Amino acid sequence: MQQQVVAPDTRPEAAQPESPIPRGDDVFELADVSCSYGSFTAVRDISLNIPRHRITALIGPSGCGKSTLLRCLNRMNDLVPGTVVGGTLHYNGEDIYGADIDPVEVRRRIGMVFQKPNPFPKSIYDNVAFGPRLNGFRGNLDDLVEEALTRAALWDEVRGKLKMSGLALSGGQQQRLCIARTLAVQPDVILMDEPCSALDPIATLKIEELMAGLKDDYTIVVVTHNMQQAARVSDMTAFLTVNIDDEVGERTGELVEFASTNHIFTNASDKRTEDYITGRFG
Ligand SMILES: Nc1ncnc2c1ncn2[C@@H]1O[C@H](COP(=O)(O)OP(=O)(O)OP(=O)(O)O)[C@@H](O)[C@H]1O
Repeated sequence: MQQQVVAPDTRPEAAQPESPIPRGDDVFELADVSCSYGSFTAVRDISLNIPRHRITALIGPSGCGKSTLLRCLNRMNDLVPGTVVGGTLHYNGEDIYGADIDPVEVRRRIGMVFQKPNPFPKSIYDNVAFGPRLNGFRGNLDDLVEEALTRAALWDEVRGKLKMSGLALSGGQQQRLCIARTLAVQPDVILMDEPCSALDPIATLKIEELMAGLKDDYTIVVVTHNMQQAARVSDMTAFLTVNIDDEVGERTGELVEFASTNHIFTNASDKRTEDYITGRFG
């Protein structure tokens, strides 16, 4: 892979590489977060703050725990039996693993879009209306569906065929439908786990443009294997790696560096980050 060349970034937080992490308005504050599946620790000691109305990318080699960490953010890992999350993870100042927190409400406020588009085998309309109906939405559902599809940049393509099955759409359209479905329950954060890896370059570009438009109103955290995509879409980047303990044969994901994307791609502080983004490793 060629060395990444990223245009200089003029955003205020990126202009100060010596203090690259914007302070203040953070949606998530993670302190020493770990996640184990049974006796296997997949990620350990992750401490970072994720800023509001920014796109944060999680990058790193296969198996370093990017998806695991992403799923910790909305308690999706609760659905995997035997999973234990340690450390503290605050969302808007609240411990989302606290005893009085409802994980279903957490997942409503922190939505998720998966690698493979996964519309329900229902009409386009019913896909988007599904979550609001489940939540007992009492407003104008037609307006809500139109708004979600518009925000997901799909309305113009489907406005005349809302009764058609969501499964009849192209892959890129299906992924935008899944984004509309997520937006329809009015979340605060959108987690995206390699949302473009099953899409062609044109559909990928559409999703990237859509992400850029959404960050005015939402915080986005995206896992990606695509370095160009991380450099193009994200404001902040966390680089994780796998620490291999030869004695016990364990491979645990650890955070190497978290900074503005501009800093990570032009002036990484850690050689492991630079080696990864320039393709010398991973
Ligand atoms: N449900 C699970 N049960 C047991 N181990 C799991 C589970 N999910 C993930 N793991 C393990 O946790 C580690 C981290 O996996 P994870 O999928 O989070 O990594 P990743 O960085 O997202 O990988 P990739 O880039 O290949 O998708 C891996 O060793 C994986 O095998």
